[in-house]
Amino acid sequence: MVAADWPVHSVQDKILLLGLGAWGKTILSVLNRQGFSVRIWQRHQGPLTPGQLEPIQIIISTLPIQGVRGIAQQVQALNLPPGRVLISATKGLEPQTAATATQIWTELLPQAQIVVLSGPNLAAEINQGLPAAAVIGGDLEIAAQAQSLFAMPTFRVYTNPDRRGVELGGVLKNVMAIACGVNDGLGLGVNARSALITRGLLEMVRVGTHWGGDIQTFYGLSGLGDLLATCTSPLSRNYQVGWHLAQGTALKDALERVIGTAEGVNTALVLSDYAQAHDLDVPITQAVTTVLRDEVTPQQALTQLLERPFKVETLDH
Ligand SMILES: NC(=O)C1=CN([C@@H]2O[C@H](COP(=O)(O)OP(=O)(O)OC[C@H]3O[C@@H](n4cnc5c(N)ncnc54)[C@H](O)[C@@H]3O)[C@@H](O)[C@H]2O)C=CC1
Ligand SMILES: O=C(CO)COP(=O)(O)O
Repeated sequence: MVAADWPVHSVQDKILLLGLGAWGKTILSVLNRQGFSVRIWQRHQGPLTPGQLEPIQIIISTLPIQGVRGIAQQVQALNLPPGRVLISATKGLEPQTAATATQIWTELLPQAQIVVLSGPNLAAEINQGLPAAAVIGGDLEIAAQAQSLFAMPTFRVYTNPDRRGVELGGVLKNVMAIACGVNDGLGLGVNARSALITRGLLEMVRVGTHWGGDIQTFYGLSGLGDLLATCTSPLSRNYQVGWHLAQGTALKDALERVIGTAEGVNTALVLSDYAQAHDLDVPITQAVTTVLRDEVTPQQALTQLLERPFKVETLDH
């Protein structure tokens, strides 16, 4: 689909960015380079006011999952008018509900037009002006408008009608990035890491399709693409958590050493509980979870993974 024109002047100064962490700062600089001036809300400013929301046409959320429901409730209380666009870049699962960010936004703001921005987008590389690709998932007309906000030669943005799949790709790969960080921290080599990535992708497909994503989406930028980026780069915070755990560092200390949010920790815990309750086969997630809960050492978790019964290579196992 050709990007629908979203002239700069029509949304100039009408974009509200929620959160200004690593990803928020990168998104801000991409939008500024595109000529957009952007309003910003950060939690230290206190609750959103009607005056802050009133001129806004597009909300972009770069909040971690734990901040989404609180701000969504604030926007709800301010009666966001229909037709406003919300672009979610959050890659996590809510601890109590296992909801993704768009599920929370949709529950509280059913009148908003919600799309997801995802893909292999390590903020530090984009900040250096290195080339990257991303995908906007959602209604193709809205997604194309959002595409026209971000797309530039060094940031190639695609659209995909499968919003659920695009969002879940970014959520689920974080668990595999922890596993690959553990692998590399233990010095287990590229063969083992490649096996983890490949089997991890199957696990993502199994869970992602169970939750309503389209199988094809998981082989695209937000699934395989982001999986490769974060399973192979020490820039990934989730990979870093795994690497520190492999050195014998306690989870609490590992999280202190990693700068920023590692959504995969919470996602692994939420997903492993869900999988157990719904009889879903997620061996890598379970292995990561037992390490996070300090039930086994990283080495023991790996041994347990390898000692499972031998299988046929299919999606079902
Ligand atoms: N850093 C990256 O390369 C990318 C990150 N993401 C996703 O974007 C989201 C944010 O990640 P980062 O910006 O890297 O995290 P970060 O930890 O660097 O920044 C998070 C920001 O949210 C604020 N915040 C934290 N808890 C909050 C709460 N309860 N209420 C309101 N504000 C709160 C923090 O003060 C900070 O400004 C995550 O879901 C992450 O998976 C997505 C793509 C790339
Ligand atoms: O999602 C990301 C890159 O696409 C960022 O990964 P981390 O959260 O592991 O740093």
